[in-house]
Amino acid sequence: MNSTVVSCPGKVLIAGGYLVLSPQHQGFVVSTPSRFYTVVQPVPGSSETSADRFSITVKSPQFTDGQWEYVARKDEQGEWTVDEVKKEGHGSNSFIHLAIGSTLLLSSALSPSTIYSSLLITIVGSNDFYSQSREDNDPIPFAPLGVEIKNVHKTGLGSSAAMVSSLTSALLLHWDSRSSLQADEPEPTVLSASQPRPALFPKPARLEVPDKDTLSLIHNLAQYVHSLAQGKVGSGFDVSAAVYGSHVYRRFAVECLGNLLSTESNEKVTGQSLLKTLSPPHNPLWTTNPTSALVSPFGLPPGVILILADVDAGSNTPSMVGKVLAWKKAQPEEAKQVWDSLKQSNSDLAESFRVLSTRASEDADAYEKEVQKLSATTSDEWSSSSAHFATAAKHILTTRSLMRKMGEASGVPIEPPEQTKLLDACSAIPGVIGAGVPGAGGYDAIWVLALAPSVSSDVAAPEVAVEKLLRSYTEMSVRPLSRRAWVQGGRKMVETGLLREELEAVEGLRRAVGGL
Ligand SMILES: Nc1ncnc2c1ncn2[C@@H]1O[C@H](COP(=O)(O)OP(=O)(O)O)[C@@H](O)[C@H]1O
Ligand SMILES: C[C@@](O)(CCOP(=O)(O)OP(=O)(O)O)CC(=O)O
Repeated sequence: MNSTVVSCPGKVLIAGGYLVLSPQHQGFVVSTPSRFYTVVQPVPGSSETSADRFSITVKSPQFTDGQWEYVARKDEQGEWTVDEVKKEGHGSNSFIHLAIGSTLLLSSALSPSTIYSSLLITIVGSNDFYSQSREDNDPIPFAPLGVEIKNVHKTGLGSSAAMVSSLTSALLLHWDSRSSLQADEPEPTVLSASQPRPALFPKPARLEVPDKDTLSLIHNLAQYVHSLAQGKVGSGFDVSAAVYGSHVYRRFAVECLGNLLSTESNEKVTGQSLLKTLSPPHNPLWTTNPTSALVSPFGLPPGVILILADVDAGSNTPSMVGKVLAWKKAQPEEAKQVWDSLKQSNSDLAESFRVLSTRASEDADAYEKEVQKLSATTSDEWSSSSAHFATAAKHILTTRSLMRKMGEASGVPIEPPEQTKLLDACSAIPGVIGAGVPGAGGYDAIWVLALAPSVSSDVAAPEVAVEKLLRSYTEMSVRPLSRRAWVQGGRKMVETGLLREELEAVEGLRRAVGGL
C-alpha cells in the first residue's frame, strides 16, 4: 500500500496577541511556506500480524535522538492503547505519543472494520522551524541538526502545532483509506449516518483538501492533542493555522472539549468518547455560537512580502501570558480601554489589507505601478495619493504603540526597547510598510512587511535592503529566516493550510524518509 503524506504550515500571528485568548477578540494569523511533513508508510509484510496488536516506529531524522517505538494493543472491550517501548538514549515525546494514541482511538470509533498493521512514520519540519548553523547558508531540505530535540533552538513558527496537525491528519487519512479498502460494506459512522461512507479524504494527492466536516474533525482532534500535550489550552490559533492556513481566528470555547482534558475525571477516554466530543455532528458546541471557533478569510495583499527573522534572546510565552492576564484582572478598566483600542486597530489593519487586495484585483496594472513607485520611498513619505498603503502603515504603528502600552502596564516586555529600535530601523527602509513582534512579542522574533515589486525596476527591492540590515545588525542577535520561509502576499487561502502531498513531489522528502 502507498504511503500517506500530509503537510501543515507554520504560523505568524501578525496582530491579536493576548486578545485572541478571549472569544470576544480575534487573531490575524498568516501561515508560512515552512511546513511539517508526516509520511506514514506500512511496514512491508506486516499485514499478517495480529489484528489486536501492531507496532509503530516514528523517526525524526533531523535530530540525533529522533526515534520512538510504540506498540498498539486492543483490549477485551475493543479499546486501543498505545505504549511506548523505551529505548536507551531516546527521551519520550508526549506530542507524538498522544497524537498516535488519540488518532487510533478516534479512527477505530469512526471505522470499526479497519484492519491495522505496523507502520513506519517519518516526521520532518522545513529548515526554518529551527535556527540553522551560521556556517551553512544553503542547507539541504530537512537538514539534520546534529542535536537532541530538547536542545534545538526554535524560530517561533509553531513546530509542535504544525507537527501534531500533520501527524494526526496523516494517520487518520491513512487508516481511513485502509477502512475503505478493507470493508466491502463500510460500517455506518457518525459522519455518514447510514450512508456508505466515502473515504475521509478524496483520493489522489495534492490534492484536494478534505471536505469541511473532515477538516473540522481534524482540527478538533489536533487542538485536543496539542492542548493535552502542552498541559494547557491556549487560544489554539497555531493549530487552526496549521489546518486552515492564513485567516482571522476567533477561538473555540474550552467547553467544546468536554471533560477530555479534566484531570479529575476518572473516566477513561475511549474511541466513542473522543468521537462524541470531537465530531462536529455529535457535539454542536463546535458549530454553534458562542462556543464555536470562527475562521474567516484573511491574507496579505498581492505585491507585498512578509520577511521573517529570528531573534536569539528567547522569551517565555506562558509567563508573559500569565502576567498580562493578571494585569487585566487587576486593572479591568485600563485593560479594557487598551484592549478595545487594540481590537479596533487590529481590525483596521486587516481591513486595509482587504482594500489593497480588492484594488489589486480591480486594476492589477495600476496597483503594480503604485507598488513600484512606493518602493523608492519610506512609508512616512507616502502621500495621500498612496492612501491605501499609507493607511496600512499607520495601523501597524498604532497596533505597535498599543502593544507597548499593554507591555508597560503589565510589566511584560512585549515590544522591549531593543526590539523597538530594530523595528524602527527596518520601518525606515524605503518600501517597508511596517514591522512588528509576532504573537506574544518579547525577544523571539520579528516580522517586516515590505513592498515586493514584481518586475525589476531602477530601485533595489526593499527586501534586499531589509535582509542586509538584519544580517549586519550588531545591537542584538538577529538573523533573517531563509527567503524560502518568507510569505508572499496574494496567496489563496486554500493553498495555505493542510495539504495532502505526493512523496516524490516534495523536494528532499524521499531522501529524508530514506530506507524503505
Ligand atoms: N521534528 C520534530 N519531530 C518530533 N517532535 C517534534 C519535532 N519538532 C517539534 N516537536 C515536538 O514539539 C515540542 C516543542 O514544542 P514547543 O516547545 O511548544 O515548541 P513550539 O513553540 O515550536 O511549538 C518538542 O519537544 C517535540 O515534542
Ligand atoms: C499570547 C498568545 O495570544 C499568542 C502567542 O503567540 P506566539 O506566536 O508568540 O506563540 P508561541 O509560539 O506559543 O510562543 C497566546 C495564545 O494565543 O495562545
